[in-house]
Amino acid sequence: MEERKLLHGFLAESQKGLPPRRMKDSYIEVLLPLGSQPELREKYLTVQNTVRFGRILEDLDSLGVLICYMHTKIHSAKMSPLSIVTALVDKIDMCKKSLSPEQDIKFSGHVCWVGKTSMEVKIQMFQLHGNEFCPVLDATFVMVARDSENKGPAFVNPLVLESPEEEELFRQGELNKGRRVAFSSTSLLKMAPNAEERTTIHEMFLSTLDPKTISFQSRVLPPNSVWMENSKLKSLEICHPQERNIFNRIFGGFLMRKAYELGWATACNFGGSRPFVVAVDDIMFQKPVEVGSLLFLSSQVCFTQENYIQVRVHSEVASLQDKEHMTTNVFHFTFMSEKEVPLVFPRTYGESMLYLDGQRHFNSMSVPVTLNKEYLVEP
Ligand SMILES: CCCCCCCCCC(=O)SCCNC(=O)CCNC(=O)[C@H](O)C(C)(C)COP(=O)(O)OP(=O)(O)OC[C@H]1O[C@@H](n2cnc3c(N)ncnc32)[C@H](O)[C@@H]1OP(=O)(O)O
Repeated sequence: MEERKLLHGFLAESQKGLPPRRMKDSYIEVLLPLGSQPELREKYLTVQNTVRFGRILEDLDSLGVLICYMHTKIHSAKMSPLSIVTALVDKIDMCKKSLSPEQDIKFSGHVCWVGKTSMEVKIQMFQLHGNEFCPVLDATFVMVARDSENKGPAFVNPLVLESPEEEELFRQGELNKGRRVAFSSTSLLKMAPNAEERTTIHEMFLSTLDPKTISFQSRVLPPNSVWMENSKLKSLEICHPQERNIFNRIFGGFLMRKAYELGWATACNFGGSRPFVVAVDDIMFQKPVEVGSLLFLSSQVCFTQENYIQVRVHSEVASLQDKEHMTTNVFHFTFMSEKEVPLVFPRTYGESMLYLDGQRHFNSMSVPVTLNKEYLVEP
């Protein structure tokens, strides 16, 4: 950190003072040689002989940061004066049920939109199938540039667009920003549910009333259903220095892996069969996690439909000295189970809001996977 203080002089005072960059300046391809270097496999292997998605989340996060460093590279400086942090995993869509731990994986990505201090990065992942790399995953991240000590915002290089395709990608970035603002302004933490959602919740409530008693209090679970509170799983992590990033905070990829694995276990426990991740969306990194913190993860199923399970993982930190908990992230994962899963019923008003929020996240998934021809069945 002492060394990084010296880099302040390289920070630009305005965005105009920075040279524009092309999308191809940040374009990168990286190979994860699982097929050709078997000694790598152990770290990525699940017991079902597939690839651990939590490890892929870590790689995507690191790669997103690396791409942003390429976009903002100062050729005359040995080290970047910027601290680049993950602000948001906008979405990750899977187009394959599971990945083979015995075939090479290729990642490619670049910056596709910039604001003043933020950058949207798109990453694609491919896996070798015969002689061809086939698409398996699409991810969109938002990274934010901070000063050398990660204390305040820092400008990033503007982007020049060189083709109609690049203009379309940039336009999509603008639309994504607008969509995020709209999604957040209608958040159930700020506004009441809409008329259709209110009807959904009231009908669910009515279907849990005991017909034998004329009372709003006696609640009975309908057949093939589970109370939301009974779907919960919790875990605790001690954030050891091993998990720190280059800015001496806990690595975002580690937080995602831990949250994902708890979410997966929640979906597995709930659905009674092995779930596959279909989509990840809207993971907002609200606060950095300090080394040495206690990380409390709390996961629950908040919405289901046919084979789909929508899981929400809430993460909070507390220091060892200070018992006050602070929310750092909320993670949303959509899983698909091998068989149809029970319905999940909210019992309280708060749980009803979780249900509606889960439904909103589920509905924002690009295409239900069963309708997506690209979603190949496991080879
Ligand atoms: C070399 C390769 C290997 C490197 C591997 C190391 C990887 C290291 C990466 C990490 O692990 S980072 C750790 C996980 N992330 C964090 O801990 C970040 C925690 N969150 C924060 O510190 C703040 O919430 C954050 C800096 C992201 C935003 O702070 P503010 O809300 O005060 O920011 P501000 O309001 O000044 O907005 C700054 C920009 O961020 C944008 N922004 C903020 N929150 C956002 C959000 N949620 N979604 C999209 N954009 C967002 C905002 O629009 C704006 O963009 P523009 O300047 O371009 O207009």
